Amino acid sequence: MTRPSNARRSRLIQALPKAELHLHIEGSLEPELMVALAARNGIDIPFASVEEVRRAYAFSNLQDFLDIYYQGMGVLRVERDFFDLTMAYLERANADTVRHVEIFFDPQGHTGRGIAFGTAIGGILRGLEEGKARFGISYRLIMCFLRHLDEESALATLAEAEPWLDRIDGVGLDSSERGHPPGKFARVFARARELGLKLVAHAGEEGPPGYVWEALDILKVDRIDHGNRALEDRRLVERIVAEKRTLTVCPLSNLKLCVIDAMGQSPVRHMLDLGIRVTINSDDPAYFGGYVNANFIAVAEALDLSEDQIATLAVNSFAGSFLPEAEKAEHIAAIEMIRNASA
Ligand code: HPA
Ligand SMILES: [Zn+2]
Repeated sequence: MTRPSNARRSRLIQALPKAELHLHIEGSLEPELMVALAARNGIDIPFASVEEVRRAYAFSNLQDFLDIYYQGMGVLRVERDFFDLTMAYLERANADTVRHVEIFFDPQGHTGRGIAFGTAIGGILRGLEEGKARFGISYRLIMCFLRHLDEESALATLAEAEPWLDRIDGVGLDSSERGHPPGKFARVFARARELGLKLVAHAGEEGPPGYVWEALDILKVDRIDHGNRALEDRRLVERIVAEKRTLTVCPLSNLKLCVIDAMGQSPVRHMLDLGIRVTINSDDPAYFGGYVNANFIAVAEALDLSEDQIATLAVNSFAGSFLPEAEKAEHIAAIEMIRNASA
């Protein structure tokens, strides 16, 4: 089969409606906004210019990035900051024809430095509502627990979230993976499950396949974030396929955090070939160099993906979302029209 030109791929990627399922809102803080918020809030940051901030974004692993990520979110102080951050992301998502977002936020990254839970979530939710009104982008909000902290802190965060639970759709697990297996959070995930929340966890980004097993067996997650290293375990792959588990892969993130050495090593095509429901996401786009379409383009070009495979990735993003079945079906029908027109 002849493969499409890169220009054709870009046009298709731009046209396809997509959902983004793996996006840390604090990781969408662009250097320009960071510098502006630092000035607005009278905060000293260790960078003299936007260019200097960008130059600091050279990472050799996840922890390197996380150190800068937690430092960066220090400019977020008042509700308006969280609102502006969320709106800036939704404008970029809208420009990329993203129609639905399921975003993460890290409450402990804020409460741990004296910012009230309500300040962070209040601003983010106001942004999400405004984005829905202005762009028609639907949303879900997922509260992540920081896995380098203990389970007591996660349980306290879940308790703090109780007044907001009608506006929180799920919980997730992020931050430093190595040495912090999912099993460490068994009780807080069990409690979240009792509360009717959806469950996701980062697993198999740097951590071993055993962490993906734990996320499925102990935490009982609906979805795996990243999941790259699941491919090292044939039985795990069989299970992920049989249970139609969604993996939220983040190609530019993988490259910047040295999970892969070159985009040609991205597992996306292999996952598609195995029948895994893989999706494409931007993770922390301000730090990793691109939003959803940039991630689609990078993998599609490096892996020489067909138009059919690109359309399947868009279908997977809605199929793996927490939208009701009828809404998934509407989005997927729109994608199938585009797929058939380009066939
Ligand atoms: O890619 C990530 N992995 C783990 N924790 C994170 N927190 C923000 N981004 C990430
Ligand atoms: Zn992530």
